[in-house]
Amino acid sequence: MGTPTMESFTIRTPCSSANIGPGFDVIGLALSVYLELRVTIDRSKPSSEHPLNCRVTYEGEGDEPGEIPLDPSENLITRAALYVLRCHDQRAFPVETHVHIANPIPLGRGLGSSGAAVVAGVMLGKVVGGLDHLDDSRLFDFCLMIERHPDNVGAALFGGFVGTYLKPLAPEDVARVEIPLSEVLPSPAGGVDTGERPPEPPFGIGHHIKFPWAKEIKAVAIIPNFEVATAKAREVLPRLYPIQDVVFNMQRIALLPVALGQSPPDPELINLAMQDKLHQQYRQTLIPGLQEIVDSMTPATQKGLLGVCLSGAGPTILALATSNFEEIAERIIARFRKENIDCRWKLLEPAEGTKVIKTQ
Ligand SMILES: Nc1ncnc2c1ncn2[C@@H]1O[C@H](COP(=O)(O)OP(=O)(O)OP(=O)(O)O)[C@@H](O)[C@H]1O
Ligand SMILES: N[C@@H](CCO)C(=O)O
Repeated sequence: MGTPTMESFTIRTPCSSANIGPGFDVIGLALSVYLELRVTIDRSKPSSEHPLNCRVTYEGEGDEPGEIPLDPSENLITRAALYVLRCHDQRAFPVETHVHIANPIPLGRGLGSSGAAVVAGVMLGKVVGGLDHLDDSRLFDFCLMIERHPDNVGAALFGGFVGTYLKPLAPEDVARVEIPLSEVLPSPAGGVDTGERPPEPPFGIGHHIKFPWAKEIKAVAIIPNFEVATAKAREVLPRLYPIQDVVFNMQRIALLPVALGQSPPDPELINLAMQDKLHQQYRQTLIPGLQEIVDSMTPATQKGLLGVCLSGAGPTILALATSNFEEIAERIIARFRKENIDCRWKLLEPAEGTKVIKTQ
């Protein structure tokens, strides 16, 4: 049998909440809002009129004209796919590829929209390139060359509640992962296509371990109506930390995976385990009301609540709870309203990792 002329498949990638309090750049939780890439490849066409043989369409969050680029050489998803393809000597998408992006993940809110886009894009490169030998751990290397903290991409790729870590690399590989992103993922990708291979990721940059998650625990995401770019939220962090703050987080991160895996959950233990001194206090300059929300919302004051933290780089607040979800969300929304910030909220559950579903 020859290659079918029409091929279609869907790539489904969850959103994620990184850090969960003390686990800065380490812990990630995949959650039940899914980015979908609906892909068709029409091999019957002799050539394509679209740049890089790829037509991109988009619906969902940020679908105002110009917000998400539809040029495949500028869109984050297709650039990530091209990075994988070009590392395997394929310069463009197969003729003719259509990628429809359906994205319900709010952009720049701390729910891992860029991590999902990178993971979905890398998976897209694997599938359209017929690169079956790339397993998930190798795809993780490609993701980490693009998004360099492993927590969101680890959760989006592998699913569930994960701890992620980077292994020490050989000196020549250290230099490779420090190659500026502009060289890994030039934008626009087409404009600087010299025909050369981009820098390939070293093997085994990142790893993950899955933690148990108690079935009673749900995640309430309270999503303010403004964006905080992750890059900006990382700039406000100090370069050096007081040793007592580092020890504070280490004590809590040792508790967190155990506390969230125990059934029935222990609210006091979880509340303690979700405290942080490495990122949240610095990010409150970008997120009015953050510190007061984190300090005031406790299981003692709020029935059903287990703990509250900033989701990723924010501004979304993540409340873990077993009941009274709406009441918990409304209380946090009321606090943001005092700052003239409107919010929406979603009740979410842990999600599976990235899946490719063949549709034809
Ligand atoms: N589906 C998508 N398609 C193309 N680009 C996207 C998509 N999703 C996100 N992006 C890009 O990623 C940017 C948001 O990334 P950023 O890292 O600032 O926030 P985030 O990933 O939503 O939050 P966090 O990393 O804190 O969880 C968007 O402004 C957009 O440029
Ligand atoms: N760990 C990252 C997650 C955001 O992408 C941060 O907090 O900056």
